[in-house]
Amino acid sequence: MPKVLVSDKLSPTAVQIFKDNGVEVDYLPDLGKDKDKLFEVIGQYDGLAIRSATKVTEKIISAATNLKVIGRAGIGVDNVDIPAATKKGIIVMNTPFGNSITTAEHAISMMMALARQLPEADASTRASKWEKNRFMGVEVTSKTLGLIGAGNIGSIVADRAQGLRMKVIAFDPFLTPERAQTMGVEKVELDELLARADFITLHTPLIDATRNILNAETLAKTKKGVRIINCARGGLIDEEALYAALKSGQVAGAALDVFLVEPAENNPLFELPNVICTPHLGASTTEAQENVALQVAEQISAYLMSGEITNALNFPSISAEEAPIITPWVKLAETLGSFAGQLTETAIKGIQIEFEGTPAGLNTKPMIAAAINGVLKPSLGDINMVSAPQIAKDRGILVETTTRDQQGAYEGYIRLTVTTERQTRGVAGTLFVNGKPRIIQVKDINMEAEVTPHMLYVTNEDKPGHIGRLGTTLGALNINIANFNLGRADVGGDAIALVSIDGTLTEDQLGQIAKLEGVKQAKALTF
Ligand SMILES: NC(=O)C1=CN([C@@H]2O[C@H](COP(=O)(O)OP(=O)(O)OC[C@H]3O[C@@H](n4cnc5c(N)ncnc54)[C@H](O)[C@@H]3O)[C@@H](O)[C@H]2O)C=CC1
Ligand SMILES: O=C(O)C(=O)COP(=O)(O)O
Repeated sequence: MPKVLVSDKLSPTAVQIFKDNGVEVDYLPDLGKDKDKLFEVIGQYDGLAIRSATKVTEKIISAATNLKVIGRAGIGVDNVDIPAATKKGIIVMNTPFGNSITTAEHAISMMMALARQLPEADASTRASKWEKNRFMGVEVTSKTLGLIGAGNIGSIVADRAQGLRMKVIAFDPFLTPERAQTMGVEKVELDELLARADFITLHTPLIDATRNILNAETLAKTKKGVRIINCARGGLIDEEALYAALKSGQVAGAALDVFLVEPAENNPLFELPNVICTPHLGASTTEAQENVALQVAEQISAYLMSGEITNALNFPSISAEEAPIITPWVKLAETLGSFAGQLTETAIKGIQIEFEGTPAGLNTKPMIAAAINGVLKPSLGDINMVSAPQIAKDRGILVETTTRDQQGAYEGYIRLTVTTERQTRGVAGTLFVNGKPRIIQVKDINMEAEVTPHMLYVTNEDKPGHIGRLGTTLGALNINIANFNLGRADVGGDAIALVSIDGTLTEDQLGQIAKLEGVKQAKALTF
């Protein structure tokens, strides 16, 4: 039974869902904050469910010897070292919509609180000061709201802000003009947003391109008296520069839910009266926490129990409907890769994958990943479908793919060609009606071979007597032949025998076969 660790606080729904799905679960909501303890125990688990407090660093991943999936009950995954997880073949998934409404509502709440200085007014009233003249606010109606990042959360914020009769402008390099039009927002460049916005709200992931997007230079370009809301990630704003801009009055106020260092304690920004702070509460509503807990537990369980992949950040999704159709083709792609990989003895330069007919109409990404995995596994061993494409890239292996409609006799097939420094070797295969892989071509030689766990691959000159000699030799070695498949290029040209055998061949036995008259290459293959 797979075992999952929940290392951050999650709704009890998650634990129940894991149990209902037959997954063993340890719910230790404070463990994620203790990196040494996490390092110590992570090796026991197949799955890890987290929020933002658990930092899944390269070091933690190095100790995660059984880990197959990390599920983030939420959106931001900047607390997970995704490249390290990918290299180790660990799927990283999030729940991209579960808390977006809630977070957008928090941003709007923060904007309103900032416009009317609610926290300070509340504190003053409770202190019996009744400072009616001190708290003069600003209206948001007719003001310009600048969105930095117009994805899921940004677009909900835009919608709510339009309800408040604000004019919304957005800077997001990936926002299409059509989408901007549907959202009713004006797409602008960053400098224009800075110059025009009365309020700026941030809704991008924390990545290199967005780190410190509001810094001394960009803050200087803002409209004097701008108010800034950050419910995305602390690292998006240079906190020192913001401190200075708040002090100088360039920025009239800031409402911050997130900080560079969290938990934020003794942050200098806390000293300033025109700053409102919440402790990373963006996603903290009953509704959002139910959503993300349920989704992450279902997604992790589905992956561990059936291989279904949803919302993975480092692997293409395979839906529950797609899984039964695509899985045999994924298996075929891996088998073809493995076939070519086992025959390859020198450095691989390129892998070419052609999909014709049925597989061309499916999601080819998992098949591509499986094919690369198949090719590289015989030489690298510690690799899987998740890590294989990245490892190929790191090694400078060029992966090219083509898809086309059915042209030949087969409803669908995959051809995989591996190019090494010495040669180019192609192998093609299709599926039997029962979904089992079948080899239909090797090195441009047509043949028909079922793929079985142990196979002998022999290339030879097409001359009389070869089949007899090979059969006799295998018999003498006490190797039972389950199936004998033959193919040749031209009469007297190159020929291939693909023999299904019961059991394995020793190096010595293989050597005897390789020495037979006319044999050019003999290789034992396992699948
Ligand atoms: N405070 C909290 O509790 C929560 C914070 N978040 C944060 O909010 C972020 C945004 O979430 P979603 O809207 O769901 O993500 P999303 O992926 O739907 O949207 C992000 C948008 O940022 C844009 N973007 C990427 N690079 C950019 C750049 N260089 N400049 C401007 N825009 C850029 C993207 O094109 C995309 O449209 C998350 O990454 C997470 O860090 C999310 C949930 C809760
Ligand atoms: O979903 C996100 O990106 C969040 O920042 C929410 O964080 P949390 O799950 O509340 O620690």
